[in-house]
Amino acid sequence: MIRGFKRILLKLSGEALMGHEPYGIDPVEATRIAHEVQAAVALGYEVCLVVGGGNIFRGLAAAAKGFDRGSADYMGMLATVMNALAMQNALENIGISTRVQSAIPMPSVCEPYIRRRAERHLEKGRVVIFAAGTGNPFFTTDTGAALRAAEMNCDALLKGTSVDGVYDADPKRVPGARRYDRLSYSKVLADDLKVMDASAVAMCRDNGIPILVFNIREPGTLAAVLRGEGTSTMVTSEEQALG
Ligand SMILES: Nc1ncnc2c1ncn2[C@@H]1O[C@H](COP(=O)(O)OP(=O)(O)OP(=O)(O)O)[C@@H](O)[C@H]1O
Ligand SMILES: O=c1ccn([C@@H]2O[C@H](COP(=O)(O)O)[C@@H](O)[C@H]2O)c(=O)[nH]1
Repeated sequence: MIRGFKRILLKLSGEALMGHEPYGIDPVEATRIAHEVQAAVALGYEVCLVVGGGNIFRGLAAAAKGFDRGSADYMGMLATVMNALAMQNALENIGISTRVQSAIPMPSVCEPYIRRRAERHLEKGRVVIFAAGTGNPFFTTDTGAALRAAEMNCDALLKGTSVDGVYDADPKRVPGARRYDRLSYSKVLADDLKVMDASAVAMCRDNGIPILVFNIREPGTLAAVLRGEGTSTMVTSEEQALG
């Protein structure tokens, strides 16, 4: 276990659920990711999960095509609820107990977000999946993840995405971009490194929550990162990044 870490929040990009498909949810990939989460639970971590919605709907992209931004963002949040239910299904199929809590109440579908209730679920060893981001348009699930990580007193936010860390430029666009092992929140913000939203980075900085960025598509990486191995980038305060 990474020294001092007990409770983590894992943020998965929605696109991770697509697997090799161009859109939507690939059940085989959801099951593979569920096994990754199972490995984290087996290491003794309490796990909070937030899934993005980019495999189904992104508000900003829809707004660019003429949708009203507020409505588009609510559609995006509903997409994250679908992904949360897919991950709940995949996890429960392999014997992991879960609860889904949505920031937009929909009592026939899942629990509403109640912080103290989520706390009890975690204490009982359940994986709590937080759906619908912050519940507000003009945000993203990165910020929702940072918010829930702060509320649930998580020791770290792990962002599982399609790149293996934070680079000095977008590695998908800039050949030769260089990956950082460690860097500070202020460097991410000052250099406008877009691996994560600035509001999410600022929230982690203000609450002293380390961010670890790793490639969720690479099997075994989540457990490796949690053991202090594997390829990732850790974002912390300046003092911690230097030390
Ligand atoms: N400096 C950088 N370092 C690393 N990745 C970067 C950087 N700048 C941009 N990126 C891009 O950020 C993306 C990571 O964000 P991700 O795809 O996880 O988005 P998301 O909005 O969190 O998820 P979703 O798929 O649900 O929309 C990577 O695909 C990567 O290409
Ligand atoms: O707090 C939030 C979180 C999300 N949204 C909308 O959902 C989509 C999908 O989330 P990603 O973080 O992009 O995966 C996002 O594009 C927003 O439209 C939101 O409005 N508020």
